[in-house]
Amino acid sequence: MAHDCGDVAHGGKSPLLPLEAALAVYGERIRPLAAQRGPVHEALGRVLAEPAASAVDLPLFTQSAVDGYALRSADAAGTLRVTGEIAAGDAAKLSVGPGEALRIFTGGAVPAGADTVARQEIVKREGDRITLTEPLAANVDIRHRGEEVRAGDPISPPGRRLHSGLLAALAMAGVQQVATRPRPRVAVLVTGNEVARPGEALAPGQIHDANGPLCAGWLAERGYPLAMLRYVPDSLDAVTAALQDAAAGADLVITSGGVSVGDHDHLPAAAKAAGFERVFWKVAQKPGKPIWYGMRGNQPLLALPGNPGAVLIGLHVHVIRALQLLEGLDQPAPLWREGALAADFRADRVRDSLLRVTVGQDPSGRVTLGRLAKQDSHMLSNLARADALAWLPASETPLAAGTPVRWIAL
Ligand SMILES: Nc1nc2c(c(=O)[nH]1)N[C@H]1C(S)=C(S)[C@@H](COP(=O)(O)OP(=O)(O)OC[C@H]3O[C@@H](n4cnc5c(N)ncnc54)[C@H](O)[C@@H]3O)O[C@H]1N2
Ligand code: MOO
Repeated sequence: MAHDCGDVAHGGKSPLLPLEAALAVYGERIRPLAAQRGPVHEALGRVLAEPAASAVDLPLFTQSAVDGYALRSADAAGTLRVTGEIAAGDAAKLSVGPGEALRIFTGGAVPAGADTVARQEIVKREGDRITLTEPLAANVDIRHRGEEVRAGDPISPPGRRLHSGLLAALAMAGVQQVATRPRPRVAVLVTGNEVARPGEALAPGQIHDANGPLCAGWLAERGYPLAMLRYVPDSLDAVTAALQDAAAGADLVITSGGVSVGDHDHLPAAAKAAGFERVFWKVAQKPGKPIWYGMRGNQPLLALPGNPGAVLIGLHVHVIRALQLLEGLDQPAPLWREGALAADFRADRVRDSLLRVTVGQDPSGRVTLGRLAKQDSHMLSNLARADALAWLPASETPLAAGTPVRWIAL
């Protein structure tokens, strides 16, 4: 079902789609990309498509946790003869008999016959004889085979991103091949006759491009491959052709500009001509209200309003969710936290506000969110000081300082 939204605040026919509902819609529409199987060491940053289980017991064999001597606890009170040495990496060939000990190093396999390890700090050695300076029980400083994990035990459910730590946990567990979802390839179209490319001299009426660097940089920061970055003039044919090219080589398409109601706003018609089915248009959020979302098969198109502040919100709140759904992440962003407004705020009556804020703490340790000046959707100059985006609900009455609201780090 398409969510056909007008704008009650501007005399439209139906209410804007609430932001909460818009975020829920992505999950109903977007399916994960097909999984690919490959070596675990090449899967950093990708999302697991299947559960991963340990191939081995961990520890792999019973081993010493310290540098010291392996012996029989029953002999610990007497003098012992050192009959050999076991280092980490040595195959287990030696054994310990009555009255004997083996020099052993951290990670060395505990030999047959021994049931405990004396760390060298409690051992006095003279030639090949040792005595212990304190009593020693069985099973001291030993890591037992399988005490952490048994072969077949789960290491990770599907839907987790393989960060370096999880990758290492899988490698340790002898997992060599994993099924993961590829990182979605993203095409970015920056529309508008007025937009000069980075480095280009401005003709009269032109402006410097913010949205190209914003989208390309944001994707690069998160490791998503940029399949295309193209500047497109304001014509229905040009935007349609660019959308077709973009869709041919990417898993997700982002556009900026031309999505409002002016005579030069071609995005909705071009998207339709390029085969995208509209899911919603216009969300009760500020900035970024005219955001248009559609699908072509399983390819999302997020057409963001041209104002750079609207693109910023579009990326952090909407695009991130679409990307993570394509990756099959178990908890797609944004993952909101809670903080308290540092000062009163005059909310919009109809649209929720997504504000750039500083993050602080009050004396009780509660997170506080301080509103920055210059929040309009055509402004970005406060970003050097912004820590986070706060989601403030629409309200007829001002929101008082201390009101709990949601936020995400920028
Ligand atoms: N009659 C109405 N007009 C507008 C409405 C409305 O409801 N009724 N909504 C306003 C809102 S809210 C927004 S947001 C904008 C969105 O408009 P578009 O998506 O069509 O975007 P453009 O008109 O193409 O651009 C808006 C603004 O941003 C500048 N821009 C565009 N691209 C870039 C870029 N790459 N780098 C920097 N700046 C860019 C552009 O020059 C415009 O100033 O519509 C309102 N209008
Ligand atoms: O929706 Mo728009 O408030 O100018 O970004």
